[in-house]
Formats: sequence, structure tokens, C-alpha cells
Amino acid sequence: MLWQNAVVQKGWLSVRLGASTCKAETAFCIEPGWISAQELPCAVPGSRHTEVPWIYSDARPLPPPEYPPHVVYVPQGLMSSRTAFANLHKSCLEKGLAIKFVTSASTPNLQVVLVLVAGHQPLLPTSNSGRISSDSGQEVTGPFQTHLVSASPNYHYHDHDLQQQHQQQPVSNATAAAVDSVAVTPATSEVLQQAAGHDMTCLDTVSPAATATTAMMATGTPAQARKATGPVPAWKIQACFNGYFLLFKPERDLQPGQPYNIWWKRRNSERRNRDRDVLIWREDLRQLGPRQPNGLPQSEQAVRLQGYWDGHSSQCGAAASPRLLHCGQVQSVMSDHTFLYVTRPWWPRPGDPQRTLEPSRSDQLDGFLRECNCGEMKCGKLRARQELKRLREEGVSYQLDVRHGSCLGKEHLGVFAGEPIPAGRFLFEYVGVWLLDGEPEAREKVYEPAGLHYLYDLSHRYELFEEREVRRISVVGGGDGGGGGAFKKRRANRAVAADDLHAEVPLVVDATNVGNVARFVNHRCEGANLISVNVCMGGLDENHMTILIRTLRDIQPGEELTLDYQAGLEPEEKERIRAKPEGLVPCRCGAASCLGFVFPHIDRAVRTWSGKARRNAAGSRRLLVTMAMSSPATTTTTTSTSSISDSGSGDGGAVAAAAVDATTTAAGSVVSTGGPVPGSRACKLSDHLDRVEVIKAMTDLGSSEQQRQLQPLRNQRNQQSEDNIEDDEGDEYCCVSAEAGNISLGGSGASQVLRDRPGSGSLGLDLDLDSGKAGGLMEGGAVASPFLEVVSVVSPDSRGSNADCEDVIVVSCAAAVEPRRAPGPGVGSGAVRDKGAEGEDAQRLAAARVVSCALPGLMAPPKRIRLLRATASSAVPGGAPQQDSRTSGVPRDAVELAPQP
Ligand SMILES: C[S@@+](CC[C@H](N)C(=O)[O-])C[C@H]1O[C@@H](n2cnc3c(N)ncnc32)[C@H](O)[C@@H]1O
Repeated sequence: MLWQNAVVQKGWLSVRLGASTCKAETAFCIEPGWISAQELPCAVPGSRHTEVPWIYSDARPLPPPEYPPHVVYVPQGLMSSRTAFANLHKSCLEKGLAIKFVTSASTPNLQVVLVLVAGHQPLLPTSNSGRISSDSGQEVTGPFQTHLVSASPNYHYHDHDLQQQHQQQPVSNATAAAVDSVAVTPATSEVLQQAAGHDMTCLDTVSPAATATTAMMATGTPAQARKATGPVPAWKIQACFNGYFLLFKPERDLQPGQPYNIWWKRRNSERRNRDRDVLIWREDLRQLGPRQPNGLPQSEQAVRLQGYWDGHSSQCGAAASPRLLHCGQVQSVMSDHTFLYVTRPWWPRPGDPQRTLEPSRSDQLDGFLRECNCGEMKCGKLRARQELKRLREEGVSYQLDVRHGSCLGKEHLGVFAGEPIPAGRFLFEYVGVWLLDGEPEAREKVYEPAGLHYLYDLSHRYELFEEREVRRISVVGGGDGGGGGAFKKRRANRAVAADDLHAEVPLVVDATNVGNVARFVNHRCEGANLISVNVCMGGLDENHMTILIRTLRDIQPGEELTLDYQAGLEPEEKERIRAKPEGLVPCRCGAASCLGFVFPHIDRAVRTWSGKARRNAAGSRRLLVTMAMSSPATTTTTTSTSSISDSGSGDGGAVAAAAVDATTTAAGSVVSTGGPVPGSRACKLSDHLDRVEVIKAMTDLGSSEQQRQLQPLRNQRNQQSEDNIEDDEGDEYCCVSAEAGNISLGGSGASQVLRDRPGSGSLGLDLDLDSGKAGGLMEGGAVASPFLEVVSVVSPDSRGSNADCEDVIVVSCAAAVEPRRAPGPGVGSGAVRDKGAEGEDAQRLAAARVVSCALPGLMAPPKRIRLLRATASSAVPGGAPQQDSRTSGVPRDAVELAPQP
């Protein structure tokens, strides 16, 4: 009897499991090393993928008991698959081979153990010509049998020769004897343990009956006599996955005319198996317990986050809810932050004014398997999407270390390879919170002063849309996810509709508070070993677009993983930056052609697009990976200086900073006393704010009457800014109503402000702070802490073009003023006054106040007014973290860790 165990991992020449959207698998085409296509009766020559629709489950039928424990699978309904597998088994037996796939629960693709069961047929070559390499890259030569028998997970096949030879050459008696002496084992499980030290849970899948069968084989009983004699108890199986594929030889394309896989079609239309499988999957993971040795989410076993994990104060969501299996709470990424390590994107729960975040659900992953409807886009439909699905379900597959010791300096964390990583691998997704339209800019303004740079753009999407207009499409990244393509006729009519997405589609992932290993990757101007690839999975929204990070070349163990954050910059832009380097963070990458700054200022003026596209593109291009920054608070009592900076793009003032020196009285009045503060970047809020969240961007507030009243203002604005008119494309400025949103720009209160400041060039902002209403300032919003006081009003100023007159940001603080307290008299131009309350509204208005203040330097009404709500405690369990002056103003993402019903 000859036992041969080999761990085959992560190699194109090896068996590899992954998800696939391939639509042309009709049968098996695996070539796991030494099994040729000819040995697989159902193989379709030329196929790229092989469907292995197995699921581990004791609720499903098991392979026929007469087979030794090789492939543990349960086909998913396609009879041809079932037959194909049975044939595979049979073929393996006849050839003296058996295959067992051993996987762990969360990383089924990571560990594939092939158990070659040699019967009467010789299997392996006697020569030493094959090669096996260890993790250290060292080649090991010698009699293969020896190595195979003692194979550990650290050894990988990577030689075709071996596959060919062992099919042809008989094993010598001497070799067989030598191997026998090591490998004749009474139990498959022991052999597997010897072989791999793999996941013991999976080893449990080997049943006594299977062991008995194997032992029978070990005695050299002829294949036809290998029958189980007694009843076969159900195998104890804990892992359960579905829909994976054995990939092989991806360079071989599908043959034209290969039939679509009926099974997938049916599965996609009925979704029946999908739902059931998800349930099983969740249940299995639940049973496996919440904790992982690395402290990260269940599915993220390959990543080690040194120094970031505090086991005592951390928790993994698995215990609380299956929904949170992919989330682990990590303390102290920032000194006062709780960081959630997640393996899939999160986004706000629809319709929730609190903007509570939810992880993408596993059953949403089905979307990955749909045909992409982006038509003409070359979006990495197959491999990138398969990899994305796999990553979201199973986590990172290569050992990665997040630790100090980056080339940037001791204090910097970086990501290091823990094992060799070949070129062209999709390593991880840039995971975080999808920000909605406008949020990136707001956050950016807050993050910047705190030096936080964890926003990542789907930057080239704008280019994509722009390109659409000229009937050419280019999606970022090149390689698997990129490329160009002709614009198909049937899509031509949709170009305009797609263009509308400019302002609507979330394009930025924020990994400041919620993210994965990708957020720790540092920048290198030249010679980065990673690249980002935008992946479209079937639509043009955040559910369907994402960013994958792929290796550009082979990476050695211990090497730091780096990404060129500015890879999307055009050569001219790079030259310009090199000639005049300025930006946010001096670059320490040490590359010869270093740009000088990690987040260099970029001249947006080079863009020739329409105003809207240009504005958005500016946001996306300025720091490819970047932006957002926040600021600490300052005063609790009297003076707070508020200013807000450009988002770091150095565009000469397109969204130039404006500042308001505001004095907050005990009564909550806000007095605007100053104009723009050149060069100021801080956006200082009250220091008791530890969470600021965007409540609403008011975009359409004007009643007709007020619109009429504001017409002079609008005319003034139009004269001042032609560009704005072009930009607006018909929509009116938003800023005008006391009725619609209790906020008025240029309304009666604001008029008072303007009267107080004749010739100031300011517009007035009039806020009706009505704490008697649910949601305070917000209409109907279920806001726990009503707005009581305006702490600061921040607006873009008129310096520069004013063409991109963006948001007015009103930061409102819940804690400073008691409700119903009559505010003191207004001071200066920005008075807080009681609004007269009479009649039926008296009660309600008793708690209401109107705050008016000037928006100095604002020459044209802004398009959007954003209301930020600040609260004093984090929504993340564990209580409010300690304050850090550096990060106290940083937005916190409200993440719900409580179990769902
Ligand atoms: C996405 S994070 C990378 C992880 C970061 N090192 C950490 O410890 O969390 C980006 C931040 O890393 C730093 N960084 C990355 N690459 C850099 C470089 N080449 N030079 C200087 N700082 C860099 C900057 O401070 C930047 O704000």
C-alpha cells in the first residue's frame, strides 16, 4: 500500500478551489497534477473550470461507501455532475488514486489535501526530476515519495513533469517498500494528520467506515474487492460550502459553442439552493465558535494583526449573530477608536436615518454569480468576480502580517507577506464602508487634520462615464479587471442615464473605522508590488462595484506589500507634481522617482470635463486612495474657530477653505465674526463631540414663494458664476426654505443677518432648531438627540473660482444647551433668537429657536447643505472610547453588533 499525501495550494498547476461565474462547465476538466483529462470520462477538453458542486453535510447523501474517503462531496442537483464525480472516483480507484479535499470551514480554498491512494497501480515516478518547493522558496529535490509521504502544508507542487512522469513510470519495488514503511497507516485520518496538520475539524470527516475501507485498501486488496462490509455510519462533517470550482489552467479558454451550464441557470433563477446553502453555511460557522487564534473574523485566518488585537476587550460578532461572522472588533487601531475588522463591505441600512451600517449579507453574494449587465465594460467578469466572491466568503488566502517595521518608520504599520505570493493574485478587497454621495467630501474635511487617510476611490469610474460619451469604455486597473472595449450599440442609448450617476453613486470606501487588511497597505511611488483593480459585478452601484488588490509580481516572504496610491495619475500630472511637490504627507517611500508627497496636490484645472464631472473627478483623483481627515475639537465653552479646508487637492481654490470664527455663548448663540482664514485647515468642533455623522444633505428646499424672494440672490450668483449655471444643469439651488427643512439660506432670519452685515458679501443662514420635533432639526428623522445648538457653520468661501460652491456644513451639538431654554440675545451678526410662538404651534415652538448666522465669503448659494449630527458616545459596544485630541472629531460609523431577530 502506498499512501501519498500532498498539500497542493495556490498554484495554477495545482488544484485550486474558488468560486466561479464560468458558464460553460458541463463536466469535469480538473487536472489535479497527475490526473489527465483522458482519465476523466466527463472532461471537456479546453474547459477552463470544473464545477465541483459539493457540499459537506451529513444531511446529504454521501459518496458510495465502497469508495475510500477521497472526494467528499454531495452534488447539488445536477445529475451529470453527480455522475461525473462518481466517474471520477471510479477512475481514481481504477488508477489507484483517490482524492480527498480537506478544507477548513472558512477557507476552503486554502488547504487542499490530495490523498493519493495507491493500490495495485504504480503512481509516482522513481526519479528525482520533479521539484517541490518550500515556503521559503527553497527547492527540495529527492525521491518524491519520501517528501510526499511526509508532506506538510508548507510544500507545494509546482512541476508539470511530476504529473506526467508519475502517470507513466512505475514505482520501483524499492521505492514502494520505502514508502510503505512510512505510510502504511491504519487510518486515513492519521495519514492526513501526518500529512498536513490541517484543520482537524475536517479530519473528523473521515469516518470509521472510511477508515476501514482505507485499511482494506492498505492491504492491497484488489480494487474490485474494495467494498464496505457493514453499515456505514454518517460521517461527521462540519464544513459546508457550495458552488466552488476547481480551477485549472486558466490560460486555456473555453471552446466556442460550449453549452451553458443548465444547473447554474436553474440555480440562479430559482435561488432555492442558494438560500438553503447560506443557511447551512451560517449554521456551520456558528457552531465553529466565535474566536479565531488571530482574533480576526472567522473567515480571516491568514491575516495576523500584530499589536492591534486586544483579546479581552474585543469581540467577534459570530457569537452575537451569524450576520456578523465576518466582523471582529479590534481595539486601538487609533488610540481612541474601536476598529472593526471586516471581510466584506458594509453599507447603511436602507432608510435608517441613523445610518446604521450593515455588512453585506452572504446571500447577496449571489449577485456575483449573475451575468454582469454592464455590457460593454470589460470588468473582469470571470476571474476577478470569482475571486471577489471567494474573498468575501473566505477571507484572504495568503499569510499576511500587519506589523510595524515598514520602510516608512517604526511607528508605521505595514502589510508583509508571510509566504511567497505569486504574481497576478487577487489578494484582498479594499473593504470598508461605502460612503454615499457627498459623504466623502464631508469626511475628508474632518479626517484631514487628524492625518487619517483611509478613503479609497473607485476613481476611474468617472473616466469611464466620460468615456462613454465618446463610445469608448475604459475601466480602471488594467489586467483582469481593466482594459478597454467598444461601446456596443444596444447600450448607446443608456449613456445619458449612466451619466446621471455622476452625483449619485457611492464611489468611496472608507476604511477608517471599518476595514480589513487593505487599509494598512502603504504607498510606494515606484515599484509597488500591488495594484488596485475595479471590479464590476453586474451593475453600476455600490453593490456591484468594488476594488480588488492584485499582486503585480511575485512577492517573497517578508516583503512589504505596497501600492501606488497615485497610480491613476496621468504622466503629465506626475511630472507637474514632481516639478513642484506639495501635498499632505511627505512621502517616505524612498523611490528614485518619488513624487515627494503621498497625497500630492493635483491641479484639477487640467480637466476639461463638465463642471459636475470635474468636481467629482477632482474628489476622486486627488488621492487615489485617500483623503478624508478629521479634526479634533477645541473648546467647550466660549470660542471655537471653525474652518474647513480644501480637500487637499490644491486646486487653487475650487473648493477653497472658508473659515468662520464663531463664538458660542452659553445660550448657544453663534456669532460669525470672521472671514476666511487663509491657510487654515482645521475644522474645529466642540471637543465633547466624539461622533459626527451626516444627517442630511438638503438638496431641494425651496418653496416657490421663497424661490421668488431669492431670485435677486440667484441672479447675483448667476452673474458671479457662470460655471455654476452650467454645473447645475437645471436644478435650482437648494438653499431656501424655512418650511421644507427648517433651514433657510437667505430667508427672513438670514436677511436679518445680511442687514446686520451690509456689504459683507455674505449669505445668511437661518436655522430653525426645533427640539420639540422628533429629530430636532430633521424632519421626521428618528434622531435620538435633537439638535439644540449650532456649534459651527462652515462654508466654502468665494476664493478661487467659486464654481464648485459645495456644501455648507452645519455641525450641531446635542449637549450644549438645554431644550426650551430661551436663548440669549444675539450678538453681532449671527444672533440666536426665539422664534415667536403663537397659536397651536406655541407648545412646539417653545423649544424652538432660530439660529441665524452669516456665511462669510459665500458669494453664491451652495448647492447643498449638510447637517452633521454630533453625539457624545459611540454606537459601537464597549462604551465611549477615550478621547484623543487628534481624533475626537473623526466620524464614527454606527455599527450594529446586536443580534438580529
Ligand atoms: C492607508 S494608510 C496605510 C497604513 C498606515 N501606515 C497605518 O499605520 O495605518 C495611509 C497612511 O500611511 C502613511 N503612509 C503610507 N505610505 C506612505 C509613504 N510612502 N510615505 C509616508 N507616509 C505613508 C500615511 O501616513 C498615510 O496617511
